Amino acid sequence: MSKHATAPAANTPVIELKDLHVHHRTRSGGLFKPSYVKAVNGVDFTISRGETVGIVGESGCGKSTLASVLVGLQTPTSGQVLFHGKPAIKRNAAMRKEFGRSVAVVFQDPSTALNPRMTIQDILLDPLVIHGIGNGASRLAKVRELLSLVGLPQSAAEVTPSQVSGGQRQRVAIARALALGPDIMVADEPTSALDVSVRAQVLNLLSDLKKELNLGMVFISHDIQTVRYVSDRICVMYYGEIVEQGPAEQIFDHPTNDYTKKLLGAAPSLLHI
Ligand SMILES: Nc1ncnc2c1ncn2[C@@H]1O[C@H](COP(=O)(O)OP(=O)(O)OP(=O)(O)O)[C@@H](O)[C@H]1O
Repeated sequence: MSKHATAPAANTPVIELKDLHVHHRTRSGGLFKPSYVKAVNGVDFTISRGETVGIVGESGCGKSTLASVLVGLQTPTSGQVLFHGKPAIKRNAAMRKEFGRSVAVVFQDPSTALNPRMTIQDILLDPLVIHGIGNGASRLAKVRELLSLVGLPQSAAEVTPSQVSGGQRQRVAIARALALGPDIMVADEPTSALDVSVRAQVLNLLSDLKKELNLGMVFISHDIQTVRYVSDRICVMYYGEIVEQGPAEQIFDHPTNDYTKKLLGAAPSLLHI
């Protein structure tokens, strides 16, 4: 293979979505006249290493559907998904594996995202074993490195998720997401299920990790103040569309869209919803 053939340009986004549509079939339509909800409706979006892009909007605006396309869990109805500049909708096995390494996800509720019967060590070993990375000793060293990266004590390796606090469980989920050295992390409402008292700590951890690892991060939340806290760029979603996007300061200081203004006007103080 030519060394010039496949290497993406340094500034190529890790994922690029072009004119993306995702329509979910609803129960209200009959067998012969199905009806659909346009969960994502003509979205263009990019995420590159080193930037945090916030996606904000009310419940039902399509944030999670967009996230599930980004992490490869949902096939779009139409539009393009480019992964490092290459079409990714019909991935072959090699691209699927590379996609799984490169794109990590953290969900809202770590209680349901982590297997309650596995020790935290086994949870963190799992992706390394599945991807055939390292051997016994180097994998255990990686587990130790991941625990310290997310600020957990080494003793956490021995226990199960139910034996640590909610904030610590989310740290475990973040450590697992980092195990394969991803290029980007998609965090879907990562602090919403946590106690108010630990939300800021988890947000600070995500911000620190982004800088330390030069990660790209897609941060999804219904709370515009939380999104502002971590994001360089913000996309405002409304009924499946991105109605406004730009640098975080611009969105906050000079919003142009009426819905963005409404969100800003309705936003309570940071982290308290
Ligand atoms: N599997 C599905 N089948 C049918 N409709 C769906 C499905 N998933 C989502 N929807 C609908 O698509 C729209 C967008 O949902 P989505 O969960 O993406 O929004 P959201 O902004 O993430 O909301 P929330 O924060 O409440 O999860 C909603 O109207 C929702 O009811």
